[in-house]
Amino acid sequence: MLLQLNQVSLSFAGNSVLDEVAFGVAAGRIQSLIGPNGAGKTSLFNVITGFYRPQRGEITFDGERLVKRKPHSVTRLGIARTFQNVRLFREMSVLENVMAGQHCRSRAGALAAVLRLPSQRAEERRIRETSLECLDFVGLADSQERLATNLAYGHQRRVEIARALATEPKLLLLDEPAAGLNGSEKEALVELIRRIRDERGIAVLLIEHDMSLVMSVSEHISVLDHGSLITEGTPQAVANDPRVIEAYLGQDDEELAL
Ligand SMILES: Nc1ncnc2c1ncn2[C@@H]1O[C@H](COP(=O)(O)OP(=O)(O)OP(=O)(O)O)[C@@H](O)[C@H]1O
Repeated sequence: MLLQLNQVSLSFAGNSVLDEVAFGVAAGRIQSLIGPNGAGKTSLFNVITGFYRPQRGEITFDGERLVKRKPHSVTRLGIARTFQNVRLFREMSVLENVMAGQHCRSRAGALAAVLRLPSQRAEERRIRETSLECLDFVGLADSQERLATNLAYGHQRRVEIARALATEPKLLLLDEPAAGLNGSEKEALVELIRRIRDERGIAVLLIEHDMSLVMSVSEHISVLDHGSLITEGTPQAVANDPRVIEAYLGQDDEELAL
């Protein structure tokens, strides 16, 4: 497994949020993490990426231990993420937003940046080229000079994905990437997720409530309920699992539409 969690537990003020979660993502796989509201999905992302520190358990990624690492260190190891709500710098251009994601890969160092040494200028050129290439990959090269805040919402989400790709990840975590998108934007998102894996070899783990999207794009689905992993497997197996149906009882109809 590229990413492996073993018996990871997290609680806040005595309230259990994740309970001995054992969970893996294979290299190059498109996988979804689903579960009712409040199941602990985003918390699991936060634990993986170093935003939350679990009380117990082990997390390894590509042979390295993740627990106790800071978020930027996790990014440098090769895990990138997008957030549930769009988090772009509103007053910066689209290209600058993507470039901002790459400081974790910067090699020249702070002193070189202050002195504007040649090594720093070469670095900037490299960051700009990588960013442009990632914008091109998500279909937004033409919008590079626009202010991020002036883009349509669906395009802002793509800028976030470009920014994550620019960190050159081996694993991309997407938190509800289809939220707020219309039908054709969702189709384009599915195509983009497939290209990210097929053309770049990046494993993708997504949290998503849109079940038809989850069923069409995932090769493997893991189901979380009340902080525990209740089942996992192929889309077909998960859709027919009574434990999953039960977990979703009481949720709104859209979420039941497995
Ligand atoms: N920083 C925090 N402090 C206290 N409680 C938290 C914190 N972060 C998450 N929780 C709690 O953990 C539980 C799981 O929340 P989480 O956001 O991980 O669920 P989720 O499955 O992502 O839900 P949704 O699908 O609604 O986004 C919730 O009860 C939430 O209140």
